[in-house]
Amino acid sequence: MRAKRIGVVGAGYVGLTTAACFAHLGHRVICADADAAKIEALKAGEIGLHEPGLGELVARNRERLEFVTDNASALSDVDFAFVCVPTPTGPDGAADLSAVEQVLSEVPAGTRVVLKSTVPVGTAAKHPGVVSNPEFLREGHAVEDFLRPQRIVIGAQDERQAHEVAELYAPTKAPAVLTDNTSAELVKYASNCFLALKLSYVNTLAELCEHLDADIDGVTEGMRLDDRIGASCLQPGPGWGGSCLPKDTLALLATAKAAGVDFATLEAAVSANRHQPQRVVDRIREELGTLHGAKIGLLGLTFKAGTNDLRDSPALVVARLLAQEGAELTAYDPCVGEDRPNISTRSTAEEAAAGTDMLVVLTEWPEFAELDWPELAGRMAGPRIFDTRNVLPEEKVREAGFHLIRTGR
Ligand SMILES: NC(=O)c1ccc[n+]([C@@H]2O[C@H](COP(=O)([O-])OP(=O)(O)OC[C@H]3O[C@@H](n4cnc5c(N)ncnc54)[C@H](O)[C@@H]3O)[C@@H](O)[C@H]2O)c1
Ligand SMILES: O=c1ccn([C@@H]2O[C@H](COP(=O)(O)OP(=O)(O)O[C@H]3O[C@H](CO)[C@@H](O)[C@H](O)[C@H]3O)[C@@H](O)[C@H]2O)c(=O)[nH]1
Repeated sequence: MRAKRIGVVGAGYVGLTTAACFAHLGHRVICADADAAKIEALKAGEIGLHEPGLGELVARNRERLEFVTDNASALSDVDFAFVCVPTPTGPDGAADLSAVEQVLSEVPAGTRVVLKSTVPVGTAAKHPGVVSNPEFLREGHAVEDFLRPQRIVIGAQDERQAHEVAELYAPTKAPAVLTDNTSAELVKYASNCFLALKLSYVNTLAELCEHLDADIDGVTEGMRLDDRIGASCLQPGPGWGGSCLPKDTLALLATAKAAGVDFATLEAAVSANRHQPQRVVDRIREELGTLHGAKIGLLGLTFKAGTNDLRDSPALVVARLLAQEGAELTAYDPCVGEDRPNISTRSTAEEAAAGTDMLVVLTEWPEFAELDWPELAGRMAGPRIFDTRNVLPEEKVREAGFHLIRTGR
């Protein structure tokens, strides 16, 4: 395919990945962001996100990649203009579309707009000619997911336009689902909400296991071998978080409510999730007797491993609840250097463990499985550890003298 001129508005997780990957595929890309400091940093080669391979991709394709602060440059004189600005939760739970509407209002006549931001069902229908192309990348795997996606979804009123956008993704060899705008928008919410349902289901099963003397890891091992259930999103934890699942579940609930549809399963998934951080805190209190004055070391603060993103992190909710009951908190996270409210951040797990009554693993960073357990135990006031993600090597941890608590057991 002939190289295209592609504009990208928004240089965050989705926008920067889109820009760098299209440049990598041979296109000329102009990427705009309203945040002047971010654009300055990008021009200087600093990407600011912890995304494997993204910095290298930006550096390697720099001659085809331009960073600007004015949206007009990315919206005019381009073959396609991708909109990748945020759609956070608004006051009523529905997505706040102000950034998307702002960018759409700046588009000159004749520009082909491709909407990649996650937008409420029915948004594109209000903007004739816009192509919907929701993004499914996971943080921590952004480049890999963009270049080797499991599917491409494109919604358009005009079939020819849908095919032209699909052609941009031909090198990825992913199956393309071409449909109408409204259905494409719903695929995005339907997928994220399904993952949320699965995760809430497994977290509630873990709670049930604790009451029945069953083992959640054995239960999920038995479930995941069934192809119809699938192996992913069956790992219990302190709740699902991040910049997408929490806001997208609320947005689809708002959409269902406006349509007069009772989406009880999704409501239950959201409410089960709200309860998870408190469940972690209750278990810690049970072990320690009281949280008042308890010294607790947190291992992991980000919403999941592989990212420096703290948006809607369940670990931070657990920390806030512990602090409210008078616990003193230290923490170590490989990607978080600065202190957080009520949390004194240390630069190693050993330093975070020093003098504590208990360690709590809140993020599944692989390096936590490799820690020096005897060394950690030696530094603590009481060698107890709560693994909320069930990722630690049980035997090694127990051999080092730890009292190990796992989720769902
Ligand atoms: N983060 C993910 O993993 C992910 C995955 C799939 C879809 N999405 C969706 O993609 C969209 C973007 O998410 P993100 O995580 O990349 O957001 P982000 O916050 O990382 O980045 C958004 C960028 O847009 C810029 N911006 C905001 N308003 C602007 C405007 N009017 N003009 C120009 N730039 C503007 C911001 O400065 C920011 O740099 C959201 O709708 C989100 O739901 C996110
Ligand atoms: O077995 C699991 C899998 C995930 N999680 C948690 O679930 C949340 C979401 O994880 P993940 O889906 O990997 O995170 P995101 O990077 O936010 O990606 C989701 O949200 C993106 C934004 O819409 C979509 O593009 C992706 O397809 C979708 O997976 C995190 O808190 C994880 O810790 C678990 O507790 N157990």
